[in-house]
Amino acid sequence: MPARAVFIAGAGTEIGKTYVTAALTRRLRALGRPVRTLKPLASGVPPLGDPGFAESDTARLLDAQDLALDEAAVEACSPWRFSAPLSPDQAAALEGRSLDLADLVGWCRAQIAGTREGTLLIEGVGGLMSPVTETATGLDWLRALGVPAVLVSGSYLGAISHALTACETLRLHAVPLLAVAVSESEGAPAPASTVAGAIARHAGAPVFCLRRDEPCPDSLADLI
Ligand SMILES: Nc1ncnc2c1ncn2[C@@H]1O[C@H](COP(=O)(O)OP(=O)(O)OP(=O)(O)O)[C@@H](O)[C@H]1O
Ligand SMILES: C[C@H](N)[C@H](N)CCCCCC(=O)O
Ligand SMILES: [Mg+2]
Repeated sequence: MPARAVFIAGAGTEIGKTYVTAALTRRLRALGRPVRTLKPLASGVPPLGDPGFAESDTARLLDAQDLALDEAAVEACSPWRFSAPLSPDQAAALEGRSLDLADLVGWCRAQIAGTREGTLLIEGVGGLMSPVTETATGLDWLRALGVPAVLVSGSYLGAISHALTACETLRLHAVPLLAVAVSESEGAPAPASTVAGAIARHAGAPVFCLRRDEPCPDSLADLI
């Protein structure tokens, strides 16, 4: 039986997708559950030899899996990497490159089919409808994969509407939403639990809260 794949989508960019994905990976591993975690398409990733590489999503996700930061592991986690911290299509264009949704989807499908057990976590890029290619959004990518999503939200002022707009978009497109994870934003004016409670009243899915530097709750891992 192939692995169960789950797409980690964002209500926006730099709001905690990688934090939550890494925390979930660690929790599943601690529970003895096999997990493989991918960030297939990543922008803002310096070359492997650059000191800044350690801060990249790819490095953080490999670290959560206890994998070495070598060329083979980086390529297996994130085959499409671009240096500029921009939307991936723009970052690709700056390098004279482009990518095709069919290639991205095909690669992800092959990883799902080739992972024989456990869970395959796939982190998206930016927000749910951030562009992934010149013509496709993250939502197109997620729909083409046909896998359920976990939506990550921040707790900054405005996060409630961003999260609920993403939930509604997923519902309109019949993407199963397993859970919403609210990752506490630095300097947020309201407690993350209050933000999570407000999202929970409308989201139509279980909502979990990860305060600053907190690990993944067991109850979230249990849903995956
Ligand atoms: N709950 C948290 N506790 C501590 N730090 C956090 C938490 N959530 C997010 N951060 C930090 O905030 C920053 C942005 O988070 P993260 O990189 O996970 O965002 P992202 O949504 O994955 O961004 P991108 O769109 O670039 O993939 C990172 O430095 C991350 O470690
Ligand atoms: C560089 C950044 N951290 C992400 N990798 C890419 C975010 C793209 C967001 C595009 C958008 O929705 O406007
Ligand atoms: Mg990330």
